Amino acid sequence: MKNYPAIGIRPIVDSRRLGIRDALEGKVREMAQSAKKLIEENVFYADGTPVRVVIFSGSIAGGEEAARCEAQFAAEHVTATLSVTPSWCYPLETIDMNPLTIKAIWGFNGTERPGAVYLASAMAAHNQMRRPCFSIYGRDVQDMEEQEIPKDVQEKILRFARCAVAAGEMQNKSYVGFGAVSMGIMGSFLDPAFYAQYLGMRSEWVDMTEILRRMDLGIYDQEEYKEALTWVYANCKEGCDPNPDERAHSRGQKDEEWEFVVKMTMIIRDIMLGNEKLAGMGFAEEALGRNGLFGGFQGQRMWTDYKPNADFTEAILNSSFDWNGKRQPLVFATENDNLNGLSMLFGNLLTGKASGFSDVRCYWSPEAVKRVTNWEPEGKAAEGFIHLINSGSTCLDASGKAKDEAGKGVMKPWWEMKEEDIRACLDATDWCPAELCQFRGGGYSSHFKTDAEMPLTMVRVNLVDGLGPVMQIAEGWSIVLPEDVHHKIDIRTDRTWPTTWFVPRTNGKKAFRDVYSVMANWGANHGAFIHGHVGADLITLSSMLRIPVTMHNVDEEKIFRPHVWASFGTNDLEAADREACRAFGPLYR
Ligand SMILES: C[C@H](O)[C@@H](O)[C@@H](O)C(=O)CO
Ligand SMILES: [Mn+2]
Repeated sequence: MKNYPAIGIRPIVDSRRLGIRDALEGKVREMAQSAKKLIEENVFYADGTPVRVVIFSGSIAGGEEAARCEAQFAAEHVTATLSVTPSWCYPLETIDMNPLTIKAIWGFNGTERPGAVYLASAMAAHNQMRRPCFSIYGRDVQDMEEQEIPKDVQEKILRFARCAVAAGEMQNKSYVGFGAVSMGIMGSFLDPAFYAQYLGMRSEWVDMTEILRRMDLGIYDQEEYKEALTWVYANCKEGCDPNPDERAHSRGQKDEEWEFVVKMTMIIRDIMLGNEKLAGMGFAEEALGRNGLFGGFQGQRMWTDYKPNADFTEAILNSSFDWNGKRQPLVFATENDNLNGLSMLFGNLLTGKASGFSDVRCYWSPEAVKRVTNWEPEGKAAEGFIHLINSGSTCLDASGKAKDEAGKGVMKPWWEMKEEDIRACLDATDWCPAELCQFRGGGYSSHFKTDAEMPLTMVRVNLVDGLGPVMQIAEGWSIVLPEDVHHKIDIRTDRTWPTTWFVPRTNGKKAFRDVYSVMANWGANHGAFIHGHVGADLITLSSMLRIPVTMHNVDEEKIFRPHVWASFGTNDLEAADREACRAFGPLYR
C-alpha cells in the first residue's frame, strides 16, 4: 500500500495587523512557495516519485491558526513540518506542537524584521517542551525583497527533507523476515520492539516453507515466470562451477535450480509487495502481500542444505532492474540480517540507489599484499584496504558498470538507469553454481568485482544492550586493484562471490586512525554500502530516529542535528548525540 508521507510548510507571521502582518503575508508566502519548489524538484520517494509538499492554506499567527494547520496536515498525512518566517512572531502560540512530526524552522536572515529572534525563541520553546526541532538560518544577511534561497539554507532544507521523508517512508511498513536466525548471526535476531518504537514499523516472520507451498501449488504469475526464465537464460550467464566433477550438479539439476530460483524470486517479491495477478487466480490473501518495505532470508543452513540458496533472489531484488527492466530495488538482506538490511534501507531511502550487502571479510595491510602478490599498494590502497564480499549475493549495480555523463562508473538512482547501464551490469556478472560444501542445495551466486573507483559510504546499525541502537558510518571509496593482484587475493576466499575492495577515508585519529582501525571497530560481520558520501544525511536521519552515531568520519561542519543537541554539549558532539538520543528516546515509544 502506498501512503506517501508529506512535508507540510507552515507560514508564520506576527499577528499585529495595522501594518505588520499585512506587510509579512506576501514575503512569508513567497518563502513557503520557494521552499516547496526546492523540495519537490530535488527530493524523491524511494519509488522515484517527487516528494509531496503541502503549504498550510493560511498563515499562522496564533494558536487558533496553528490548530487549523494541524488539522489540515493530519488529513494530508504530513509527517514532517518546515515552518518559515521572515519576522518575529510568538513562538508558544505558533510552533508545531505535534509530538510525532519531525520539525524544522527556517528563520529568514534579514534585519528589517527580527526573524532570527523568533527562530532562537522558538528553539527555546521546542527545547523546553521536548519537541526537538532543526534550526535553519542563513549565514549571510539577505535584503527582505530577496527571493533566492541561499545555498547554505538550500543544503539544510534539502537534507532535512530527504531525511524526514526517509523516516516517514518507514512508518507503518513492515520488515518481513523469511525464516529465523541464520547460523547464530545476532543481526538476524528480529527485535519487534526496536522496529516498533524507533521506526514505527511492524516485524513479520514468514516460514520459508511458504515459498515451497506457493511453488508447489503454482501460486505465482505463470506468464511472468516464463518471461523471467527466458530473460535469465538470455542475460544471466553461468560462471565457473567451483565443485569437483564428482560432486558438481548435473546439467539437469542446474536447469531445475534456475527454474527454482526464478520462481523463488517472484514468490518472495509477491509475499513482500503483493501481486494483484494472484487475486485473479483465486488467491486473494496472497495477492495482498505483507506491506513489506524490506526483508531478509535466513537460508543457511537448514534451507540451503536442502534447496537452492537465495543468492540469485537477493542479488536481483537488491538490484535496480530485473526482467521487467529498471525498477525500484527491494532491499533484501542475506542471512536475514535485518540490521544490515536496515543499514541498506537507510541508504536506499536517502538516494533511490541499490545498496550493497557484504561480509566485512578481511583487512589487507600493505605488507600482507606485498607478501602475497609482490605488488606495493599505492594511491588510495597505500594504507591497505578492506575486502567486502558477500556469500553469493550483492546488487549488480555494485559492479560499478553504470556510467555517468562523464563515463565514470557509478551506482545510479534506479529511475536514472539506462538500458546500456543494465546491459553492462549484466555483462560484468556471471552466476556461478553454488559451492556445494556450503550450499548443498545448489543455487547461483552473483559473481563480479566492483570495477570502478567510486565514493561509497559503509553503514551499520547495531543493537547494544544498555545503549540501544547505534549507527556506524565510514565514508570512503571502492578501488580497482591490478587484475593479477585482485585475482591472487580473491581466489584465496570464495572465488564465486561478488567482491568490492573498500578504502575508508582515514584521518589518523581514533576509529579512523587507519584502515585497520575501521575494520577493528566495525560492530558486526556485515556492512551495507551505498554509492556516494552520504554520511551527513545518515547522521541527520539518525538524530531524527534517536539513534546515536558512535563512529563516523564526516566533517564536523556538515553535521546537522536538532538544535537542542547543542544543549547536551558542543565540545564532544558524539557524547552529546548519545545523551540526547537517550534523553528523548525513540520517536514512537
Ligand atoms: C557461506 C558462509 O557460511 C557464509 O555465509 C558465512 O561466512 C557468512 O556470510 C557469515 O556472515
Ligand atoms: Mn554473511
